[in-house]
Amino acid sequence: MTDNRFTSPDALARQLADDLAGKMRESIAARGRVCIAVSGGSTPVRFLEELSKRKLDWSKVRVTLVDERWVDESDAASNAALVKRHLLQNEASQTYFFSLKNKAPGPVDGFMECENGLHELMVRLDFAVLGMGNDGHTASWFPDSDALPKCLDEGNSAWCCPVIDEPTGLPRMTLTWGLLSNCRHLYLHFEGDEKNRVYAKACEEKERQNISAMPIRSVLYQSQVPLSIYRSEE
Ligand SMILES: O=C1O[C@H](COP(=O)(O)O)[C@@H](O)[C@H](O)[C@H]1O
Repeated sequence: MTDNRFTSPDALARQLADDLAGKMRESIAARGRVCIAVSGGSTPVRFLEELSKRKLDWSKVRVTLVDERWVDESDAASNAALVKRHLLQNEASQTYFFSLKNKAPGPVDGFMECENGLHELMVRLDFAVLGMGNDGHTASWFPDSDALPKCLDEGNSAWCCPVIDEPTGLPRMTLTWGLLSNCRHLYLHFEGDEKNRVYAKACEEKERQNISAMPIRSVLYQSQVPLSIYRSEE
């Protein structure tokens, strides 16, 4: 695990965009394509805008989300709308985007279509940039939620999982550890005092085994995928 600390969110966004773009170019050179998943919420905006300006063969890139709220793109809570607004512009304006949300009335009904689409269109996930909530969730893996065991189960072959008991009451679709554990590299991006305190709590030695209290620990204390943390004080 590498821990990259920054004093400003802007410097972090530029460096994370440079580093991920470098890995994406390598993947394209080696395999002719690259598939990435990015997070929603408020933190990734600057990073997504920086990444959209990096020069690489964006026609060989496929993008999806780590998780999505089951809302239309006209809703302010839509992560797809966020990606379209902040990443699919500049150099990346023509890049293929796979939405985790489909036309089904909810994520349970929409699961099979999402699962099949991920297999068919994302093929293999190379890189994912995760975020972290103040409650220690990452993706839509919420503390002590009904869906959590399925999301984290190594034996669960599904790449996505519906989540209907999350704290804000918005049903969601999330990628699973079953998929993320096969990435080539994971990135964890967070900013600010509060998130740094959450991270310090997640790292407390005596609590490390308590994954369901802080699901971010499942990513921090695994050895399957290299993890790079990008965090800033501000
Ligand atoms: O609900 C979510 O929260 C986390 C963190 O979001 P932030 O707004 O605090 O940056 C995010 O990683 C996840 O993708 C999102 O759906």
